[in-house]
Amino acid sequence: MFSLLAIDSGNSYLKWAYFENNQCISHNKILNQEITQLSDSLSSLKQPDLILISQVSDQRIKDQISSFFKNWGSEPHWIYPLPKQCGVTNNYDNPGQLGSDRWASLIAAWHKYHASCLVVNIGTAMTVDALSGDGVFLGGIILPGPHLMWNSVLLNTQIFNNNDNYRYEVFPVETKNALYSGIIQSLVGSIERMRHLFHLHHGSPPKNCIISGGGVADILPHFDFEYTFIDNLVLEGLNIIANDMKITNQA
Ligand SMILES: Nc1ncnc2c1ncn2[C@@H]1O[C@H](COP(=O)(O)OP(=O)(O)OP(=O)(O)O)[C@@H](O)[C@H]1O
Ligand SMILES: CC(C)(CO)[C@@H](O)C(=O)NCCC(=O)O
Repeated sequence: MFSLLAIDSGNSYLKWAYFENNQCISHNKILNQEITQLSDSLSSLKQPDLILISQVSDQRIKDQISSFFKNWGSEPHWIYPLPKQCGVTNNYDNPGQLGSDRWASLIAAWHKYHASCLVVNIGTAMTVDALSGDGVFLGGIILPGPHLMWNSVLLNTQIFNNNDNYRYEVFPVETKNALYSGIIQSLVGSIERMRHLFHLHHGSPPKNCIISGGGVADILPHFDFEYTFIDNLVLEGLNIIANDMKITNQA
């Protein structure tokens, strides 16, 4: 039996999943501001055979995670995007500059379909990444996620948050609805536009579209194309990387 603790340390939350023989048997998430609760969150777990971490959060969070695992008596592996891994080729000018969360997600998407795919993660930031039918990461875009958009408008204008009762409208006639609907349009619109541009440049739309991340709930009802929702694609990707590392180490 092989056990893996996979960790996705994002800009707002740390998400973890414990896999036994590729089955996720336990998972949880912690706000970065509450990172000191990591030890409570992981306390019921047996020491895994491997700990794999994708980290795009700041150095302070990285230091806290490192010192936690030092106390646990284990050495985690931090993953970094490579020029090629698990069948995916990384087209970034500097492959190491790509976020490790995007890399793990692309690997998970390729492993699932072995076909072209738009890989969307909606978290603190939203990313829309294009994967070709032969496993090449063509490139992708980064934009603020819903929470960040909302807060930055409130912070930089005189719009005052005195009403939590807002909803999506096609032609909003109230301030909060206008802001909320604008955020939805911009997020959904950029995914649609990336699909359109993929079609334009590659002769057909991407065969698949995978959506993941903590900010998906508001966005999903507005898609009018087929997609697959995967709860935490980054953690799925880390499990695939772990399997690949096992095979490489056995060879
Ligand atoms: N208090 C909060 N702080 C930040 N985000 C929040 C909060 N409450 C809800 N959210 C939602 O959770 C989402 C964060 O999702 P997720 O956990 O996937 O992000 P993350 O991994 O931290 O971000 P990223 O991957 O972009 O670094 C945000 O888009 C936001 O909509
Ligand atoms: C874009 C985010 C913030 C998404 O979580 C993360 O993947 C990141 O910090 N990436 C590094 C920069 C890049 O991917 O080009």
